[in-house]
Amino acid sequence: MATPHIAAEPGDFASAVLMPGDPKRAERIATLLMPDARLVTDVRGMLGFTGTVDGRPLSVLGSGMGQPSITIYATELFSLFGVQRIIRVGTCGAISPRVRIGDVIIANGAHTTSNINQLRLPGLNFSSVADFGLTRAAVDAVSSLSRQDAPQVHVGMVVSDDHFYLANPDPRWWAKLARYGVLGVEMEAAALFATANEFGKQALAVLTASDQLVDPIDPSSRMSPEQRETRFAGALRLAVAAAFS
Ligand SMILES: O=P(O)(O)O[C@H]1O[C@H](CO)[C@@H](O)[C@H]1O
Ligand SMILES: O=c1cc[nH]c(=O)[nH]1
Repeated sequence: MATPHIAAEPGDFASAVLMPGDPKRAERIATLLMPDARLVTDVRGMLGFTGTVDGRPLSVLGSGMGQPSITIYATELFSLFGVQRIIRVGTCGAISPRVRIGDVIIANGAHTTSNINQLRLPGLNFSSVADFGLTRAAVDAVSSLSRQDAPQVHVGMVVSDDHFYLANPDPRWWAKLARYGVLGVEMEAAALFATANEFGKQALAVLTASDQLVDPIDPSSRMSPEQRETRFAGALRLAVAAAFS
């Protein structure tokens, strides 16, 4: 039963799905984690794989960039493919001075500059919150990361913006949010959490900081496109722990 965006059949997806924005990262994650990974969809180049990790079924599917895109995929996975939990494995810009490049943020909630959730519930400033059980499982897994390559992990709020390039007339718009304890900026979590709420399912986002808005002194300190695709080992371990919790 293919949809306009996913060419798969019921049963092709596991109940837990990891979702990076980048379909190439989906392929990389599938290859890394699942020796038996098989391609289950590739509509629009949005690659999706299903396989097993130590005998436990898992899927990985790219979400594309932005809240409308992840909403489409999450809606179809939750409503038509029997998916119960989605863990976004993405990158973000650090807006808190506490968060450095390469650190991991377990996002337990997401503000948004978008009105995507107001379109669901007009008149309400919806609070987009991650699933508590998944959050707890990811936090519990932090101690299992090997000391040597363990990233610094932060737990807290992020903001899901509709722009990647600065469009706000105030170039430091995010600084006000940093003062309210917001850790990073990305482009999907708030819509993902709301979509999970809509279907009574579970969602979480585990994000690796790929750049620093606070102190962007040295652009070369940003992750390269290659690093954004590959430097997610710590975040991935936490996401897998949440997926199988
Ligand atoms: O690395 P991913 O998961 O795509 O996440 C971040 O990167 C993209 C922007 O470059 C947006 O999707 C943003 O949320
Ligand atoms: O959405 C994003 C992702 C990474 N870095 C940013 O500044 N924004």
